[in-house]
Amino acid sequence: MRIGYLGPKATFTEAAVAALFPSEPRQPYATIPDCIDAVAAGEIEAAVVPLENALEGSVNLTLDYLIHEQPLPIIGEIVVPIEQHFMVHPYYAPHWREIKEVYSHSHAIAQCRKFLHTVLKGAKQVPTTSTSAAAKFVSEHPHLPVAAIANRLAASEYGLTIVQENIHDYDYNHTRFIVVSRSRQPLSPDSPLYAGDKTTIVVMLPQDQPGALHQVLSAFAWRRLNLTKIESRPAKTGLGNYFFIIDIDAPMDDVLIPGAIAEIEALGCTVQLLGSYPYYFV
Ligand SMILES: O=C(O)C(=O)Cc1ccccc1
Repeated sequence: MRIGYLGPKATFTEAAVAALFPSEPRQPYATIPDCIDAVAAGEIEAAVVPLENALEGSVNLTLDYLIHEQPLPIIGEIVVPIEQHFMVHPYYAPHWREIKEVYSHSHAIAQCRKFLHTVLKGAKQVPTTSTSAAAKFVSEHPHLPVAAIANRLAASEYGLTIVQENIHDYDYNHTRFIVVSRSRQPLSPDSPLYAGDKTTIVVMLPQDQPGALHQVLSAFAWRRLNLTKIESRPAKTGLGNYFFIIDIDAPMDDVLIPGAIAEIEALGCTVQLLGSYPYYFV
């Protein structure tokens, strides 16, 4: 199975692919939508993209693209610990405090706010499509006063020098990556990294119905279905219109989750199943 991922080489996403699919061929794509489109077009069998970071929250681009543009099923999830390092071209290593621009993925920049605010106050922060795209850019501009925030793999892949290690603001820094595919077949739980199963649904509430969200939640509560995430995102149909992404800490079964979904639909909600899939921890 060929696995697409947010590239170029040495992103955190590639580290997630390496952990989950150590012996499958991999194919980098420049952006998250490119990864998802390549799966939809049948160029690759599956893709791994970032979904949520413990410090910064959801990767809205992934959520919105899956919900609005290219509704592919989620067939697995992997949670990876994230360490952010500050790296420069070796030429700049002795005077890295003079750096004027810091490049990285917006989530990585957000994970290192305290470092940037204190140690590199005033440096311009420039978002890139991925952390390794930032590292690659820095390696290609040895005489510019620029730095990247990326992982250790990117430093060695692009020949950069790490001048400050572990610059993320909080120790508990993990990211959830999802595996999307055209086939609904979930990944096998037969892995030492396997940690459980979950089900993700998207719920659109009926307009102006008092207590609708309360009733949705009670459909799970009285069935003792544990929810691990509920998040609203704009429906993009007007201010005040949202849908809710709900993670249920259980695999799809024949009774409980179908019963909850039927109850929610009877309230006038529309429900979309994004997937029921195993999750893994590195
Ligand atoms: O840019 C990367 O390396 C990614 O894989 C996306 C990302 C960015 C920041 C933290 C985790 C994943």
